[in-house]
Amino acid sequence: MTNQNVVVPEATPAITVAAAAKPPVLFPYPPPRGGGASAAAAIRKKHLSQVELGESWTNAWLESMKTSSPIHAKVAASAAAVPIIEREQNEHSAWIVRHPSALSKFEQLMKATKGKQIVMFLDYDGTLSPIVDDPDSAFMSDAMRAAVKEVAGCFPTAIVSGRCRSKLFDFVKLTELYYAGSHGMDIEVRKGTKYTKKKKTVLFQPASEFLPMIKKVHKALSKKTKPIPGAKLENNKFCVSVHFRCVDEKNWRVLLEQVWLVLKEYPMLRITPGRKVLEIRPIIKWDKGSALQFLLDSLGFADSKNVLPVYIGDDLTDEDAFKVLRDRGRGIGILVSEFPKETNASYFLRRPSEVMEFLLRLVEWKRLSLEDGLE
Ligand SMILES: O=P(O)(O)OC[C@H]1O[C@H](O[C@H]2O[C@H](CO)[C@@H](O)[C@H](O)[C@H]2O)[C@H](O)[C@@H](O)[C@@H]1O
Repeated sequence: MTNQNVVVPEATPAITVAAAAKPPVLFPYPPPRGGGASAAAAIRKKHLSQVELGESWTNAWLESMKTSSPIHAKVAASAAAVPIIEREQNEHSAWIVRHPSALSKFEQLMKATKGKQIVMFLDYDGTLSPIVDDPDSAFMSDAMRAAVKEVAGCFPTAIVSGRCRSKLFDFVKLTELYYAGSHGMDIEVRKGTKYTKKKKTVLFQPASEFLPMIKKVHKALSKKTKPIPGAKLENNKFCVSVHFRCVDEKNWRVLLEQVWLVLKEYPMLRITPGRKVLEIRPIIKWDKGSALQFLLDSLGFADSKNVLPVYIGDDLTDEDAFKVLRDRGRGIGILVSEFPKETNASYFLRRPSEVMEFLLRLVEWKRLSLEDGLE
């Protein structure tokens, strides 16, 4: 692997998602009860400080939701002295130098893979299927499914998603893949696949003890968010997704307040932001990056210098996996994005159709190298 494939962004680009990291990712614990105060005073005090806490929490998240929306980023940029078009063009060009297109650099990338075992990691939403308003209708095309199937025939391939594993499988429907659902907290390495000699299917669920808590939170949030038009909850088994894509911006605060009212009782849960979604998940130190490591180990590549993981994803939660690749100094992180974003990935693809093109080129490259006896 050349150094170029593990480029670290040097400066923060224009349309950045950094602001999304600002809100308290770890949910603050409820304040301690007052010592000698009367019960009523203690309750009042607790209530007041929770209201204060709740307000700053809500404000921080509201700000994050706004700044991570491209429309808001453009409005902010237009207030600056340099005309927006010129600014965007300059920033875009600088960003592309740091994160070239994986399609335009395909040949160069493949040279770097020589003699290495590629292992493919694919995110689902926004990577294999286009982003749509209704999460239940985010189907992948038959053409994309066929491309993923071909890739899986050439390389060990895993899907890593925020969705729960069963739903993920319902969408993808390919038995030859490995699946990591709930942001990597629900991993299945099936027995009998082409690449594992495992006699038993391995199931790894590091957050299993949180299952009852997540169920309760989902139930409570369903009730509280029901009156908010457009709000949609998804039970992703070890996490809950609170979708606000279809919520009018004037109701974002109300939505956040309802989330706060439920979550203040659950200090063992945290929130991470996604694309017009708040992902509520256990506080444990486990993410898509950990899932990538776990899958590599399970597939027998724990310390292999000859393995080259390729991870393609579009979301902030995919950054954890990009970071693992960057820290390992080996592997190719590819961000799917129409806009420049702060990222740990080294390359980019604009949209799922480009992801499909990239996958098909990989398959073709593999076929040619087998024909040429290079493998
Ligand atoms: O890790 P991923 O596979 O990218 O899953 C992350 C979340 O993706 C889904 O939500 C996103 O896609 C929806 C359908 O296009 C869209 O409506 C929503 O606004 C996006 O945030 C999924 O519904 C969530 O459960 C996943 O956690």
